[in-house]
Amino acid sequence: MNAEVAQLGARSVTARAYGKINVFLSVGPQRADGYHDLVSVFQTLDLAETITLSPAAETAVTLTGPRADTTVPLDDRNLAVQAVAALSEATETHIPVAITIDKQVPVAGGMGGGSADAAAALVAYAELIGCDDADLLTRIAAELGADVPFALTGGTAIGTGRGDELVPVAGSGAFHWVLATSVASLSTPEVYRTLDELRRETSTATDDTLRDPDDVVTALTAGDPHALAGVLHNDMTDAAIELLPGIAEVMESGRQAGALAALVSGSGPTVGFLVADPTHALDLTVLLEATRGVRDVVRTTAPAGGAHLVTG
Ligand SMILES: C[C@@](CO)(OP(=O)(O)O)[C@H](O)COP(=O)(O)OP(=O)(O)OC[C@H]1O[C@@H](n2ccc(N)nc2=O)[C@H](O)[C@@H]1O
Ligand SMILES: Nc1ncnc2c1ncn2[C@@H]1O[C@H](COP(=O)(O)OP(=O)(O)O)[C@@H](O)[C@H]1O
Repeated sequence: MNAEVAQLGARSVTARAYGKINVFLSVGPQRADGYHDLVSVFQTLDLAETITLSPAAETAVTLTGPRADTTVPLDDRNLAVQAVAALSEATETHIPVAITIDKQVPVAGGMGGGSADAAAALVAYAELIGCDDADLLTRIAAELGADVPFALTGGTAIGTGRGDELVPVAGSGAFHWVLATSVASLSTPEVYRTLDELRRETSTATDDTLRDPDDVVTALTAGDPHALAGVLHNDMTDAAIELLPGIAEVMESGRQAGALAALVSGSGPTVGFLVADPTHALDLTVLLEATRGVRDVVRTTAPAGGAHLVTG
């Protein structure tokens, strides 16, 4: 054990961050750097990733919880490991940590679980080393991934640029979602690529003009699920369905079962169903659990908070 680790003793730090849903996602043309300009309206979901860092002889990752998935890399491709490495380099504090991730957010489902892990790891490592430079955390978050800054701040926000230039939205109330995760997963870059291809090949595909999120913001501000249901939007829907046609059937099943609206979550394949209240959510859960292609069904609410320390 090195001197810095010995000095920290057995102290471990726990932080939490949340998955997200894009209630509005308008995708522009691909830029020279390979990214797409976006207008995204995000809300965090009350599905938490909990990360504990403990000083150790060397950095290692352990995955626990209901969505501990064998496809998540445990080496330096893991976003929590990358977050610790980036902050450790920026602050010149090289303290190896054992990282435990309690996974509640389905992996590769378009719900930002990896981004939440990165945000929680940043907050936990900052506490461990006594760093209170919020601007540094925000800067590193944007380097780790386009969605990491939102996982850090949480709540409700409009994201532009790559999705990482955030303006908070003063939403009200809580929206009830039923999420149908898929037996399959989708790669985010592949869905973006497919969207570009569809736009090149199909005149019926959404064009690449960025749309205005005003109606969505109005519905969120009013806390009105019926109004929100009418204006939910995701430009990635057709591309996700092109790669995984079963998504369309899952969406239709939920609509027929009385969901207010169906929405592909980010790049998919998770489908979110907006419902009016918890009773409605329970009824829909029963039906979706029996739907082909659905892995599991999760009831949750939005918005949740940003990344924060867990004490006690
Ligand atoms: C689609 C969205 C919607 O919120 O979320 P997910 O469905 O993945 O959760 C995001 O744009 C995903 O953000 P994130 O997963 O952080 O992206 P990154 O790791 O930075 O980038 C992965 C890859 O996605 C593509 N990408 C991402 C963001 C963006 N604005 N334009 C892009 O083209 C690029 O091909 C990039 O190489
Ligand atoms: N801590 C992590 N949790 C989940 N996935 C991770 C993590 N670190 C790296 N990844 C990689 O990122 C990919 C996308 O994961 P995730 O964030 O769950 O989904 P999405 O980008 O669809 O929201 C995974 O397939 C995995 O290979």
